[in-house]
Amino acid sequence: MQIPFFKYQGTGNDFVIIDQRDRQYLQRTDQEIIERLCDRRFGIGADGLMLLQQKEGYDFEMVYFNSDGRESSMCGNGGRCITAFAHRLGVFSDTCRFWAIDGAHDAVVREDGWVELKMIDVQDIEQGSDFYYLNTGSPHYVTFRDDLADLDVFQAGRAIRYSDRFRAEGTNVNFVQTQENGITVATYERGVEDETLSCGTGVTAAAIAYHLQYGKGVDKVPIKVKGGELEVRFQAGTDGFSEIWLCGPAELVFTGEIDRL
Ligand SMILES: N[C@@H](CCC[C@H](N)C(=O)O)C(=O)O
Repeated sequence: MQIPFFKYQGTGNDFVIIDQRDRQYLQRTDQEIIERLCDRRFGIGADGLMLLQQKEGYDFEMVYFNSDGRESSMCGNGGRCITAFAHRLGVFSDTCRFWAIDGAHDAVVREDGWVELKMIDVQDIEQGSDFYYLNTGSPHYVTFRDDLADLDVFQAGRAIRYSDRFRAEGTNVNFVQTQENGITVATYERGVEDETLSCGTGVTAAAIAYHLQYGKGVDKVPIKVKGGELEVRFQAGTDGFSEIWLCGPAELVFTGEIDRL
């Protein structure tokens, strides 16, 4: 059985996407197969894999797996990439509403190719002595540093992700440095268990933490990651953050066929 696949990347966070609207090639429990497809030596190679499925009342459903093969919580860059893919397939013309594990998402494909994705509202934010911990669809530990260029993101991120508090459930870890206009973010991702070049829910969490720490009044944050540039907009209110939009490029890298599962 040959299975068509599409490889997308959003600021260097890369994904295999399979169109399952008419035919179910993969089950949500196919952990070993998905892990192999994401393997950079024995498979196609990706930070994650997504299934595009039909969902009543929505333009489509996004089902997301980390590269460890496990279905996980929301992926912001994945959401932007699957929106670009659905747009290419002609599922919608310029705006869509899709279903993901954290609920409904609106998205817009701009004429310049950037994809804007509406994220869930954020209310509960823990503030520690040197960190913020919040859920933007996925859980994120955010900490500010002034040595990002020299930081070993893998070692420092892994130490927090496997600390007693987070060992069982895991967390994503974001290191943030302020710059003249906005922030630079580096992320260690759970489920990939490595540094990735970008993380959409991570930069969203970092932009909110930046607002809380430094930038009251700021509602649009330009962000640099190792794989490119993004922007996060939001409205900050007394009961939290709403109208949160994650914006950035999402590109088709190549298409192919999987010969055997
Ligand atoms: N790359 C993602 C986040 C994917 C989920 C994360 N690894 C987790 O399991 O929490 C993004 O762009 O948001």
